[in-house]
Amino acid sequence: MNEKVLIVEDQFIEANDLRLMLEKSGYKVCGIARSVPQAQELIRQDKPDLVLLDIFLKGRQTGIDLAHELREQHIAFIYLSANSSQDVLTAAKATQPYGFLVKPFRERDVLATLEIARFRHENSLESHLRRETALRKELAQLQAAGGTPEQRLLQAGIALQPYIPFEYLSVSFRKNGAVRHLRDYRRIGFNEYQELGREELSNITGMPADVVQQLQSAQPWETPAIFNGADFAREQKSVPLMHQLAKSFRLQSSFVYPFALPNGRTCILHFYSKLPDAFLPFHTGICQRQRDLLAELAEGSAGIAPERDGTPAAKKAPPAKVFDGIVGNSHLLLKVFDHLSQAAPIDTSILILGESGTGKERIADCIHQLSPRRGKPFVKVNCAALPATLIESELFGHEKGAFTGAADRRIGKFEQADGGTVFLDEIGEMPVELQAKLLRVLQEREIERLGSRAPIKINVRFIAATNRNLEKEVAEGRFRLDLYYRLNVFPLTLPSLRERAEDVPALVQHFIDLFNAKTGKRIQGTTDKVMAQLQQYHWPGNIRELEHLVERSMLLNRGPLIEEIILPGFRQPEHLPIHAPVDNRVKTIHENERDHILSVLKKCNGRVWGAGGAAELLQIPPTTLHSKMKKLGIRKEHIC
Ligand SMILES: Nc1ncnc2c1ncn2[C@@H]1O[C@H](COP(=O)(O)OP(=O)(O)OP(=O)(O)O)[C@@H](O)[C@H]1O
Repeated sequence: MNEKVLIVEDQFIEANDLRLMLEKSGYKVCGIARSVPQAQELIRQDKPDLVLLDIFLKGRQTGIDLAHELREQHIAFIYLSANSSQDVLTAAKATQPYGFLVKPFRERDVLATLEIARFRHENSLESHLRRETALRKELAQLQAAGGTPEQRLLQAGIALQPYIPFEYLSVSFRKNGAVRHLRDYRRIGFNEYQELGREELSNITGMPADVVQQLQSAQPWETPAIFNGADFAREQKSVPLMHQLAKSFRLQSSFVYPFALPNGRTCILHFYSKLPDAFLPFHTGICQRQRDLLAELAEGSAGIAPERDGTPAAKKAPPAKVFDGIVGNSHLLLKVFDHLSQAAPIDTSILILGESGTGKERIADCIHQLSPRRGKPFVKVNCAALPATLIESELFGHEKGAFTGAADRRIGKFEQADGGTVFLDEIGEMPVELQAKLLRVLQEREIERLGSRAPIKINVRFIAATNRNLEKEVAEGRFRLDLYYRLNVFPLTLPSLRERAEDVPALVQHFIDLFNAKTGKRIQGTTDKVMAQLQQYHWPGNIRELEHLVERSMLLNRGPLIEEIILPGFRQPEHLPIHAPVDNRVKTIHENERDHILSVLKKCNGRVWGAGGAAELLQIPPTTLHSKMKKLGIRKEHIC
């Protein structure tokens, strides 16, 4: 092994221990730095492949400062952390390290973490290069496509969106200190942007148009700058336009990228986000590397775009039919779409994380549809619905006579999915013994049917999903670390419904339309009061819970609008009577079924399978019980 590792650690004994451990295993340690400047010098000289990085070092700068530079230079790094505060850990995590090693170091952990970091880094480098090549191609095509300067710059912004996550983009030009503001664009859908001229901004912010113009002419930035969190708040004090935009559009961070054009002007792209820490130094790197093409696109724009009056024009880029059936346009969901559209065409494994009912299966299906594997099988395996004894033959298949009861040969799910995608739902529930076998499949892309020794090559893409905290499962020994990293090449986290309450009205309407079509009802919507309650509710069961509640309410409702939805545990404090009345309304069939299943599960201490399990008592197959539990939103915490 010729991997060069740099250790950045100010405690001599710990650094030396690490050096000995690494050298014994064949790594080449190219140096030990005790401060950031020393590390920078060694990085310049030795170009390490991997850096082990302590957070607190000698001198003013921390390991987190250095991490930004390492990311920019595509050097993998792992933090060496002791007991850090939550704030420090959050800042460290934002730099997207390849792992954390906690002191005191155990040789086994150090070597495994390094190995995983190397693997992940190779994968991410490859996908990173592929993605930037794709971006370059897209920008070059825009140049060739012509169009007005505003159109070209908007399209350039759209092309940058998956790389630089923004919800608002402001474009202006400067020459000899004089600023000409071109346009602002607000993201309102996956590929939809609303163009905002001076008049529209005046209407939205409540400032007279001439004041907007005056504020727009203050664009003081000469070099790229990132304003996250407190920096954003500080910068707003000296740039009032930022303050107005932040207030009107709920923006919390920004990244400004000024770049010189051959005609002597400077184009200023100002990206804003609703997240407090959306921008990182590598975003500057992306713009730098595309600077020639951005300059070509911006050339000729300065000064020639007249200010428009009148109504806002919604700019629509090519339609995004691909996300059909996935309702919502909150910025958190749009971010998921951005990541998804990047990851889908590449054949990497994807790990979808999110609470129960947030749409993980929906998203997995969408990834398959957007990938070159569409048209081939999409095979779902629910790792929680099968007992350990059955899951192996379900996945790998078996030969006739492989075990008692194996009367025929059976093709497993992995083979069935050949050419397509396997969706491993609830991967966190997979028995540990089977995890090793799955890891082998991921690495070798081959399987053996039970009762056979002949390996069979398979060509499948893996998408896994879980609502568990897999890092915690790993720490507690229930999930293999190596499998976690194999699956975690491209993690995609879905927001909970309570984080995107602005999507509730669209989702409610979507489900009303769906059930109208199914039942022949003609319900048009909900009363404002009901909608307000729905938006305030905390949705522990997420979209699935919303779907079921809408369905139930529609069955009970007689008028054109839903006037009442019973939200479990939800009380509006101002309407609470001193003695809450007994709930004497008639329960729906679903509610009765839910209560009955819950009481049986409680009796069996939550056990579904086997003799004395809930499925046996209810006289239904365990798989049916499992899907009923899912449909009715029954989770483990309800049973205990
Ligand atoms: N964005 C969305 N728009 C419309 N319907 C959605 C959306 N997301 C999910 N749904 C619907 O909500 C229900 C739950 O979604 P899904 O089964 O994909 O969730 P999940 O996260 O996989 O749940 P679990 O963790 O319990 O397996 C499904 O009926 C799905 O069609």
